[in-house]
Amino acid sequence: MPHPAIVPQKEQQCSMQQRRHGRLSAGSTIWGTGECATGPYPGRTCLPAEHATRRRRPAGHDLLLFMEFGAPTTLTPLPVRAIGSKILGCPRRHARPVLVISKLKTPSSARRPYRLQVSACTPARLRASGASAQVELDLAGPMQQRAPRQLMRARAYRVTVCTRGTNRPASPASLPPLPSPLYIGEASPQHSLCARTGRLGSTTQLAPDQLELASFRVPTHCTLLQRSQPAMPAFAGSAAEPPLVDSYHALLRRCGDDGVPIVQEAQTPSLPVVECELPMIDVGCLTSSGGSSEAERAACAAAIVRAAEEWGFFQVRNHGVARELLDAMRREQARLFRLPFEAKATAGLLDGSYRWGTPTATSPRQLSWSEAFHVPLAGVSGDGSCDFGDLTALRYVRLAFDILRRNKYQDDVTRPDVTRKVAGAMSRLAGTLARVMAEALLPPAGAGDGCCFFPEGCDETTCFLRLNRYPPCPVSPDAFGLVPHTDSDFLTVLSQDHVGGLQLMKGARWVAVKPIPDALIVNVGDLFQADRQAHRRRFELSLRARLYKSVEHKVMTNATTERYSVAYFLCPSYDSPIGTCEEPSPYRAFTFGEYRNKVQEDVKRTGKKIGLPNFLV
Ligand SMILES: O=C(O)CCC(=O)C(=O)O
Ligand SMILES: [Fe+2]
Repeated sequence: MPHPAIVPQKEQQCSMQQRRHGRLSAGSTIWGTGECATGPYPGRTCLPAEHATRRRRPAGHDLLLFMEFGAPTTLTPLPVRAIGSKILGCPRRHARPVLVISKLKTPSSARRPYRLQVSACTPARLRASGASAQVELDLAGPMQQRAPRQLMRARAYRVTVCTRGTNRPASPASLPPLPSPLYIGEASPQHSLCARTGRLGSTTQLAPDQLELASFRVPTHCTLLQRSQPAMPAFAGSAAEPPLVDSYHALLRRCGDDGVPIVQEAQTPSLPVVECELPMIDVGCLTSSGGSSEAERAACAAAIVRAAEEWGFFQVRNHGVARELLDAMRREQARLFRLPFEAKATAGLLDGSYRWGTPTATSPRQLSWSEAFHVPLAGVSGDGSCDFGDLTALRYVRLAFDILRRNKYQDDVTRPDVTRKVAGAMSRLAGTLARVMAEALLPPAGAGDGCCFFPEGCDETTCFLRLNRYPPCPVSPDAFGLVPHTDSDFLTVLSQDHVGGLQLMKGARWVAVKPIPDALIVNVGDLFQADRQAHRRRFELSLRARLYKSVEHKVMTNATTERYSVAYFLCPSYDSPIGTCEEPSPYRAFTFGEYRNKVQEDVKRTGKKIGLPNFLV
């Protein structure tokens, strides 16, 4: 008797949409879904679920085939064409029937799904008609190869096939809790991958040219079964949502703590989070031309410096970024994020800057329940003067329009001018504030002449705008919208909506930032502990670790309401040397480029940013 949790279907042709499938035997054709994940980061692990399943093979089940292919970590575009269409025969030396991965059809259009064709050469084939059973797993996911960066997109497909064997599942709980409908059945422990590529139940990473060689044993009666579908929150049905639910559950399984909610951070096991009002500074005298006295400006600068020292965070009003502009940005963001997930992830919008979740996460506590466009300033400036030149405003409009038209959302034309104006206004504000803060770091003699590196040292190649969206999160009240972090820049200017969720470390506890309409939030980044060494002629940044604080902050999710924010990050150019005023310097010499690389490397390797301590001598 098959287990009640899984429902064997009659042998029949099935559509992918219906997600039905049948008994695998000679001549049957089954359409199903494999799983395709596209990841915006090179090197991301596309399918956390497969690792989880690999580690937690339930008792009584062996995964017979569990493979990914594609090249998630390399620059190679998915070379499906290299696979060719040769259909391998059944290796006759196997007494048992063999499934042979035979063919990956290349879709004629980039937007059509891929189809992996698996031929099962059964004894029936050998004995009688020679007809082969065939499983076609439709691996959804377009391939687009527009810009070099997009070629780095990870792409992985998963095919999970288990077969009937002697060990029947004992209870529903013994089935692997897979995040989406997959084709699983009962497996026998003696089955093994017989290709040179892997052991039973292991994940096999196949180079595309190895694909034809992958074959594995299945017993005579191989029944593909559909697992009952887990209840998904209603919003997850929307094609716009990134698969955060899947990612979260996969990470939970990976940690071996199914169903256990994320525990509170160690630092604050019992302290309730209180809401705070950040220092509010009227910066009108700095942002508007004329009309303010020297004394007013000095008082304003002193307030900024004090807040940067005490809190590392403050709010500003009369900041020069028009309310209407921020409202328009909010609307544009909503439109942008409403695009189908596939489009966001693959169409190269905003230079392919889309991010979702946390590719490097190995536990739910490292997962950011959010999606974002991480837009280099050059990408929205439209002047084409830098490396990001293929993201001109024009291209942005064209791509957005193409997608919208294809998806029949003609009304929603995302306008780049709003993004550009917001970036420009925030950039001016950040430059003004940074100049004030930098001047305060200089010895009095240097004041006035020393800080001209703002904004010249912070150019379009490194500054960026991040458009954040935090989807509602039904899985846990403790899930992070954005994991605790410090910003790796000089200064961040943030516009958040009314929902709230931003928290920062004050003393030894988290405090929640109350959203104030019309105010922008400013926070000090890792480098603004920085100024210019006045006695040097050449441009140089320097660290004053004790003066301004780069404070840890995070975003908590909301169970029912989505949240939007826009953050502008003021960064120096990559070749800017970072030095220190202190002699001897506690840090070895390094550039901002090195700093960024190290941060990315650490996060990838350990899931955590180390930051400045990396550079201590
Ligand atoms: O969305 C927010 O409130 C914070 C965003 C943030 O901290 C970031 O993007 O680094
Ligand atoms: Fe941040």
